[in-house]
Amino acid sequence: MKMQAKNLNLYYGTHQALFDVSLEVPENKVVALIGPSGCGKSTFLRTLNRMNDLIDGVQIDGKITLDDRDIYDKDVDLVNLRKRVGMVFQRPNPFPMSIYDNVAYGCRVHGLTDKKRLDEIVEKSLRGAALWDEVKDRLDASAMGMSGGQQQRLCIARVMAVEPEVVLMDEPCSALDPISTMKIEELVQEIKKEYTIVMVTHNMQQAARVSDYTAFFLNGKLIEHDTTDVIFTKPHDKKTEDYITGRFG
Ligand SMILES: Nc1ncnc2c1ncn2[C@@H]1O[C@H](COP(=O)(O)OP(=O)(O)OP(=O)(O)O)[C@@H](O)[C@H]1O
Repeated sequence: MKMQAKNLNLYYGTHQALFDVSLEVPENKVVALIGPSGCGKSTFLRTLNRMNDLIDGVQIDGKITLDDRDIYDKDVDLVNLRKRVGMVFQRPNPFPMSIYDNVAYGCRVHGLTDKKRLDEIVEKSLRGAALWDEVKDRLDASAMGMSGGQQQRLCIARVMAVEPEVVLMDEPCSALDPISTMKIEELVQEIKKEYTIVMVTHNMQQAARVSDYTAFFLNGKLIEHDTTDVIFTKPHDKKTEDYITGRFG
């Protein structure tokens, strides 16, 4: 397993947000996290690269492994962990700098200065994010002038530039129009050959279209996880079935 959560509990102060969650994330697959608002999807996603560490009062017990190593071990280097497990957020968050500098940012932070090498990485990442043809003639233009869908693909290119192993996506299409959404979904299908992807989505059609496995959360508990086909056609738990068929949530 690329990543694995075992008996994970998470508390925001005294409020318990995750209860005994165990989930496996296989390599080069897309795992979708679904469930009604507030059920803990984003909280769980953030435990996978320790983004919750940034929030005051968060306590976690249980275990999360990346290639069989516990990412909550004391000697884990957080910068390196977040390089290996990158994240794309709900709203595109390009930095107020040029398209080129956005993509090169992570590599520069990690100490790369060679212009030729940076050029290669920027082109490869933009191609990988299906954005190269649209922006190749304006790499020096500000990223803030791009459309929302382009900005989100830029954010994906920025993550890919540092060659992560796992990409976490928190509702990456929620701020996008249907065409941009389709492009991101195609992109996810394409990049899973090289990466392992965990994606939170509110959109069940999207989960059904893009994911190999689906995990259904309710009130901080992982009710059921299985192949996407099983979850959407013959779920084992009545609560999953009710949610999938739109009876609640
Ligand atoms: N920073 C925080 N501090 C305190 N409580 C939080 C924090 N973030 C989330 N929570 C609580 O944890 C629970 C799970 O929230 P989370 O955002 O993970 O749910 P979600 O399933 O991703 O919801 P949504 O689909 O609406 O984004 C909720 O009760 C929420 O209020």
